[in-house]
Amino acid sequence: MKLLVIGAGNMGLTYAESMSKSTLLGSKRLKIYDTDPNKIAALKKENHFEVYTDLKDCLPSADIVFIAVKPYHSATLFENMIPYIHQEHIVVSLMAGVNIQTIQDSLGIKKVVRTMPNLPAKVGKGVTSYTASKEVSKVELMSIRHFLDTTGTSIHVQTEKFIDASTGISGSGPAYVFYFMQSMLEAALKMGFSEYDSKVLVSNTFEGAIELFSQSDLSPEGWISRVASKGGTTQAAIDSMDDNNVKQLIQDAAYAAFDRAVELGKDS
Ligand SMILES: NC(=O)C1=CN([C@@H]2O[C@H](COP(=O)(O)OP(=O)(O)OC[C@H]3O[C@@H](n4cnc5c(N)ncnc54)[C@H](O)[C@@H]3O)[C@@H](O)[C@H]2O)C=CC1
Ligand SMILES: O=C(O)[C@@H]1CCC=N1
Repeated sequence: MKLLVIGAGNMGLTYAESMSKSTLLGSKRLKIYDTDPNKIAALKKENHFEVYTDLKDCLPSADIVFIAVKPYHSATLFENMIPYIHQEHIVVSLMAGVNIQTIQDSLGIKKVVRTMPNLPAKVGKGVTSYTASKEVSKVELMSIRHFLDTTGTSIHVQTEKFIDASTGISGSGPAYVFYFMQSMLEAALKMGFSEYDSKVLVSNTFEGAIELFSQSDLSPEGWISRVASKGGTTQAAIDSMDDNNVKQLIQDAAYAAFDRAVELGKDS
């Protein structure tokens, strides 16, 4: 099986690195294409992939084409792909907001898988949601899931609405966690801890809480009640967050990302 990744940025390169280790590739090396000369030079130096600067040299012979450019670069890319794309190609999009119908119409093809990955894929802890056009067979979809799973775990969703929704939860979600971390780091610095100690306190608190959560059936709310004593320090913090409506604000933020994904789909 021959894979081509278009766009060697955060997502494309992360996926390329993970998928290149798959046994389904056999002895073939993964192909990667980008338009940025600096990226190309770095990739060639690493000598890890077959690196291309022209679609005509890599697209016709690929079986599955992963697209990981920014949504606003997709229209130009699609135009450039048209001379070399054919009906047997399966296009797997990692782009936020760009609809299956738009990809089918722009490229004149039928087999399209739309996904929503996330950045922890870099450390093999990604979660990808995916859905496919009806022309992608079950066997083809199984192979694609195999490749997605090389970056962590995947969930199949029935409709594109859930791709846009998962953009608001898992796609953009790591940034919400980092936002929370940044706020805690700034509080620790204000309290007088050094940068090093602040980082140790915050990162271990997050890591430890995640580990507790993943090793048990207890809900986050259940864990909160294990930390908080009646009339104690944690309750003071939780009351302050409740008084400030933080839970609602976080939900509003997730919906803002969801809505933006839907909007991007209308623009593309
Ligand atoms: N960064 C993230 O956490 C997530 C990103 N995504 C999606 O992944 C896609 C890529 O995002 P990033 O990797 O963060 O962007 P990035 O900016 O890091 O990478 C994009 C790459 O595409 C290349 N490129 C631009 N136009 C091109 C063209 N016409 N042909 C070939 N290559 C071209 C650029 O040179 C760059 O290397 C986006 O559509 C985004 O919605 C989805 C979920 C999470
Ligand atoms: O911010 C974005 O548009 C992309 C999609 C999800 C995460 N990053």
